[in-house]
Amino acid sequence: MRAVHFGAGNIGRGFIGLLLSQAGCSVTFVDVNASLVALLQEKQQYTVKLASEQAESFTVSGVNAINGNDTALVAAAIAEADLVTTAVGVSVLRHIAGAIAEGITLRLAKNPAAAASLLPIIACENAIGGSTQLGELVYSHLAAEVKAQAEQAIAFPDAAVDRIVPLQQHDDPLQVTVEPFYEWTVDRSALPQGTPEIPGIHYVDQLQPYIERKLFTVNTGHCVAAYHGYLQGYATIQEAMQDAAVRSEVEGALKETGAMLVRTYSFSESEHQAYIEQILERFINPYLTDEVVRVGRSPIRKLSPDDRLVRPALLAFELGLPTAHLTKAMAAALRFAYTEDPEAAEIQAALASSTLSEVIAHYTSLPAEHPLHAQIVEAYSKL
Ligand SMILES: NC(=O)c1ccc[n+]([C@@H]2O[C@H](COP(=O)([O-])OP(=O)(O)OC[C@H]3O[C@@H](n4cnc5c(N)ncnc54)[C@H](O)[C@@H]3O)[C@@H](O)[C@H]2O)c1
Ligand SMILES: O=P(O)(O)OC[C@@H](O)[C@@H](O)[C@H](O)[C@H](O)CO
Repeated sequence: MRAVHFGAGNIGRGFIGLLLSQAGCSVTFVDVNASLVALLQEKQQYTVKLASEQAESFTVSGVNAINGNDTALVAAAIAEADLVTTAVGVSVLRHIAGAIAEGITLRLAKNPAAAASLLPIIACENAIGGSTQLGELVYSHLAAEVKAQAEQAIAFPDAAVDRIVPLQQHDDPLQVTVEPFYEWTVDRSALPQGTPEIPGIHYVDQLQPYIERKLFTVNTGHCVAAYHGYLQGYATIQEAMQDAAVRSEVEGALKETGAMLVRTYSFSESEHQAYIEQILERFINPYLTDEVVRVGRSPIRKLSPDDRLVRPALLAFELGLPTAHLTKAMAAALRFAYTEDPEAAEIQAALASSTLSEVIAHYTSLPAEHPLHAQIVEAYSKL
């Protein structure tokens, strides 16, 4: 199988590329980082190391890379691929949609029969409905007659991906250290019948419980640790989690999202508690060094209404469940003044020129009269 993967970054090399290669796919990365692309083209392989006592390592070989700015080459690769995946960041999807549309157009011109052109395109981003969003962006670039053909042949199954891959600092720039845990869940119901399943991917008929459980537990807990850890002056999640006050904020927020998830999806309470405890163990993995500024990156995205803080808080609020730790974490996100993060800088500039209430309403979409809005204002003043 030929896989084209957009984003040869941490999760791209450390998880998706590794798993696809182990499943027997030949992987072609597409990236806009010219030196990374050149190195992958030269070496055609890289090493993935596990952050564990045994420190197992894997060589991912037979890989290739294309510069994402070379749209014609990218389109040609998509025309011949059996699978397309992405891990570029959800806000970057709109920048790759045009090249994907060009690839689909070329593919369908070569093989107009849907059966010969079947292609799953899976966005492996931390977002609800990432592939669906990508599909809408791609369709906006397709000509009307190609859209009709594409509807029969091209699938955009949503997915949840879970593996902590921190920022990397190795002599070998292609090497990636990853945590041992991984989970890649894909919505089977969006795939045409008979689509071959890839070993290592967990296919489910309904993705919503899986993506919400992952995003509102792993990623909610993670950003709570990052924002409170940052305020306490810690550099890494591992250090922040040693602080009893930070850990208690994380546990409190996960209790709030957990109560909402258990009620919404009828999860077993004890199984969900075990899931939370496994995640807390992953956060404190002593073999990982995961910077709070990576985990807290893009606070505008993280404060947006469908993301890991506001959405679970709103769902919990609607069920009459507590939300104090979640709204406190939103307040901490507003105080994430890391100047190298453009979104953090934008929020700080907004706070300097507008009222707190205007800023909260703008970034969270929670209007001033919403009770959660008042909770954020109160928490902000106490931080
Ligand atoms: N790192 C993790 O622990 C982790 C885990 C699960 C999911 N994710 C998600 O995976 C995605 C990527 O995260 P990451 O940590 O690997 O980030 P990263 O910055 O390490 O990798 C992103 C890569 O995308 C490339 N890129 C940017 N614009 C591009 C474009 N237009 N075309 C092609 N490539 C482009 C960048 O050059 C970079 O190499 C994000 O959505 C993130 O939320 C990350
Ligand atoms: O990638 P983000 O910015 O959405 O979130 C930061 C981390 O929480 C995230 O990358 C986790 O490490 C990952 O989602 C674990 O599966």
